[in-house]
Amino acid sequence: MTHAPIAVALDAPDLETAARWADLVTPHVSTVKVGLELYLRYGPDVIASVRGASGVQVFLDLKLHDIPNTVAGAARAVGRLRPAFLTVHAAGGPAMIRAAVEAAPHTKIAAVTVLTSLSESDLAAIGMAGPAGDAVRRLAALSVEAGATALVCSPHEVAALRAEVGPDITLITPGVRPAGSDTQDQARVATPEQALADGADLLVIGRPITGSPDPGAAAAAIAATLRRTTP
Ligand SMILES: O=c1ccn([C@@H]2O[C@H](COP(=O)(O)O)[C@@H](O)[C@H]2O)c(=O)[nH]1
Repeated sequence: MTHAPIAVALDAPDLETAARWADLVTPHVSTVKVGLELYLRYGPDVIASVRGASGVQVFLDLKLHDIPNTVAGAARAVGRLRPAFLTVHAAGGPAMIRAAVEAAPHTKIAAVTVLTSLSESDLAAIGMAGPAGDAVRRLAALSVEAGATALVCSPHEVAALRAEVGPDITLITPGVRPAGSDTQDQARVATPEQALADGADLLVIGRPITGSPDPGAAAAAIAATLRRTTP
């Protein structure tokens, strides 16, 4: 494992900070993730800035959720930037997911099943009562059927999902916290080692790395833990 299967969430208030974090972590991780905060402030230029000279894989986490025609237009617009992954909300439904898949043929469309910040009581409050795993499986099945080749779920659901979707779908897990670290606003969490052992392909980790005084060292330490625990 040269570069660990980690997408570092560059949730920074400004481009200089994001580019600095990207430079520090790219020797250790496979991917950097651009989310709403950076993209809404800087637009497409942010992708080149964080890709930098290393050419690291970029994950564009915009969580598109609208009618199919609108999502197709948005996916086409950002597909030109050639991100490795682009997120859409699975709850947008099969026609919306298929529209994104068709509009961005060079990008893996990753369907977000149930946000990792939601607990079972949150799910009940939004009319999705029941175990999170049930909703995740339902949304995953319709997403794959609609052509999504990647799924976002929490580490709690990843083993069951892997058993259902097989080896060809990329499973991405946010909600990853090194042992003993603060869970912050994440509700369904596990350690990097556990998420990987349970079948995740890519671990999304933000604040445990970027909140460290030395993000490069924090990324290297998690990467080393994964190397030690991966057969
Ligand atoms: O269900 C989801 C989908 C996306 N995210 C994003 O991942 C990172 C997590 O950051 P941390 O600092 O490690 O909590 C963040 O960018 C979210 O927007 C998610 O957490 N859960």
